[in-house]
Amino acid sequence: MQIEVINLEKSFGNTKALKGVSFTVKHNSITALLGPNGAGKTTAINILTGLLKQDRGEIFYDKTPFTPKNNKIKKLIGVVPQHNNVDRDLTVVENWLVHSILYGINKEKRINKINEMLHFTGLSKHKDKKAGKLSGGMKRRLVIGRALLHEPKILFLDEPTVGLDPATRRHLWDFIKSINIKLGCTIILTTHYIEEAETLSNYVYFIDNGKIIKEGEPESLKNEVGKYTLEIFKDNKTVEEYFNSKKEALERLNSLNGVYSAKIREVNLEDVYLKLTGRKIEI
Ligand SMILES: Nc1ncnc2c1ncn2[C@@H]1O[C@H](COP(=O)(O)OP(=O)(O)OP(=O)(O)O)[C@@H](O)[C@H]1O
Repeated sequence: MQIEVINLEKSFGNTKALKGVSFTVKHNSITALLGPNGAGKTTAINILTGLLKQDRGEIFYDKTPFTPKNNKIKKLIGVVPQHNNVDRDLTVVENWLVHSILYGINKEKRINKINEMLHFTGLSKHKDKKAGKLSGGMKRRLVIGRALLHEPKILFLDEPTVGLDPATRRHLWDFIKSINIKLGCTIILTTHYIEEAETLSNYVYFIDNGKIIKEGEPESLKNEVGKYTLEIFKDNKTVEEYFNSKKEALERLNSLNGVYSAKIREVNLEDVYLKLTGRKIEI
C-alpha cells in the first residue's frame, strides 16, 4: 500500500506545526521522517492516521482520498504511538484480546492470531504477565504486536525506540525489519535517532520546523556530503570537514600537526542534516 501526502498544513494557535509538507511512502518500503523534537513528526503521523484533521492538504492511500472518517482505510492501518498506551493491569494476552474485539476479529481467528503474535513478538513466555510488569523493550513489542493483530497493510511507528537502552533498541530494529520482510507490511516511522533512520529505512525525509528540507535514500544522501568526516575539536567546538577518500581526510588530519585533537569517521545522516541546517539533530 502506498501513501501520497500533498501540502499538509496544521497550526495549533500561533504555532505552525506543519507548513506545507508533501511526501510519498512507497509500497513495502520503510520510510523515515527524521528530525529534531518539535519538527512536526507526531503531528504528521496523527493526521495520517486520522487522530487529527489537517487545516489544508490532501492524503491518498493507494489513490483513495483519506479523511478521519474513512474507517475502511483506518482498518488497513496499524498505529504504534510514542508512549506505551497499554493497560498496565491486564496481561499481554488480555491487552491483545481487547484490541481484537475492538477491531472485530472473530472469536476463532482471535485466539489463533494472538498465539501467532506471541510467537512473532517473542512474548510467549510472558503472555500471562501484567503489562505493567514488562521491561521497556517487551512493552514496546506488546504495543507493536497489538498494532499488527488486525493484519494492517501499513504500520506507523512514532519514535519506536525512544527511552530504550542501546541493546534493546538494536533488538527492536531487527524485529521492525522482520515486520517489513516477513509480513510484507509497509512501514512509516518517525525518529530523531540518526542510526535508527540509517539502519531501518530505505527512504528518508528530513523534517525540520514543519517542513521537509531534504529527501532521498540514506546512501545517496550521505554520498552527496562525502565519504569521510574529519571532526576537529577547536575552541570548545567541533568543526566537521568532509572528504571523498580516507587518504584526503588523513592528509588534512596530518596537516593539523597535532595542534587540535581530531578524528576521522564515516559520513552519517547527522552530517547531511548538519550541512543543511548548521545544527545537529540529536541533542
Ligand atoms: N496539541 C498541541 N497543542 C499545541 N501545540 C502543539 C500540539 N501538538 C504539537 N504542538 C506543537 O507543534 C510543533 C510540532 O510538534 P510535534 O509533536 O508534531 O513534533 P515532533 O517532531 O513529533 O516532536 P516530538 O518528537 O518532540 O513529539 C511543536 O512546536 C509542538 O509544540
